[in-house]
Amino acid sequence: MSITLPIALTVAGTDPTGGAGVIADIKSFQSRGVYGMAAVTSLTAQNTLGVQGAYNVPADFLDAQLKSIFTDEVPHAMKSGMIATEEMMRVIKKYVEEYQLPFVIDPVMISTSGDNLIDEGAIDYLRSELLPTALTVTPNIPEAEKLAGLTIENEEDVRKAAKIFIGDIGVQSVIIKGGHLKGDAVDYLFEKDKETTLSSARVDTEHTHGTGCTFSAVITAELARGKPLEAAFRTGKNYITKAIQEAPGLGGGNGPINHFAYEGE
Ligand SMILES: Nc1ncnc2c1ncn2[C@@H]1O[C@H](COP(=O)(O)OP(=O)(O)O)[C@@H](O)[C@H]1O
Ligand SMILES: Cc1ncc(COP(=O)(O)O)c(N)n1
Repeated sequence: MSITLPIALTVAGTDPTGGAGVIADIKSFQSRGVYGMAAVTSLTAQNTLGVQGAYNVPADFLDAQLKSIFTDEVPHAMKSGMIATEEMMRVIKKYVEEYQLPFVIDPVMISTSGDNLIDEGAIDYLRSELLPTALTVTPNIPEAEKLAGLTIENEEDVRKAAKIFIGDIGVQSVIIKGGHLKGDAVDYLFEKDKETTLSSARVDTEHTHGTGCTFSAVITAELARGKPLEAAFRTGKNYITKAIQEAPGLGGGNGPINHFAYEGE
């Protein structure tokens, strides 16, 4: 007898310490009852202290990984994380367009430790070609500033950036994460005619390694389960808040969060 199981795919880089990237994504999928698949874009050498090295997978071999996946079993939703080069972005775009599955882009640029994870030259392609293929995009404040081309210091600036994402860049929706602003941790979902704001008390902690990866992975898992975007956003926010509150305190720097902490439906 076959079992029907939601399937989510992550296309991202690896962090060997398991706090960020595909390993965090798979933990997030698993904890939401979703079968996880992963195609790797880059292998990094990193830990809670920083990124010590990165090795980009040749675009042809990313293509080979995605072909192996899609010609055998098509996932119900997909996310991307670190995509260092334009060549890899072109490959990913081809599959999203062909298979038309819900696609969440976490436009990863700089790690929590401050290290660069994308070629500067790939940012234009990301903005003009890849972002419009997504159901939603989840930039943090520095990523939103870079992609929308303005400085974000407050809620009014967040709204201005969202207008650029939807009006000029042509995304269907955008979730701007306020983890890097001051005060409470406030996240904003902007859809064409609707805005949803979710706020949680800021946890006073250094341990936020992999928060962006995990947040977008939980949203992708919920979409794979057939949930609407706003509900997926709510679960993502509740999950990430618990995961930060109950961080295990591993490593000597920005430690990972707790993928076992959230117990909601
Ligand atoms: N110190 C914190 N306390 C509570 N929530 C946080 C904290 N830092 C980040 N978050 C939340 O974690 C998620 C990831 O946010 P952010 O840190 O902005 O992204 P990134 O990890 O991509 O830099 C968001 O939901 C944000 O509100
Ligand atoms: C391979 C990889 N992908 C993404 C991030 C960003 O992590 P964060 O979720 O902390 O922004 C990272 N540090 N490493």
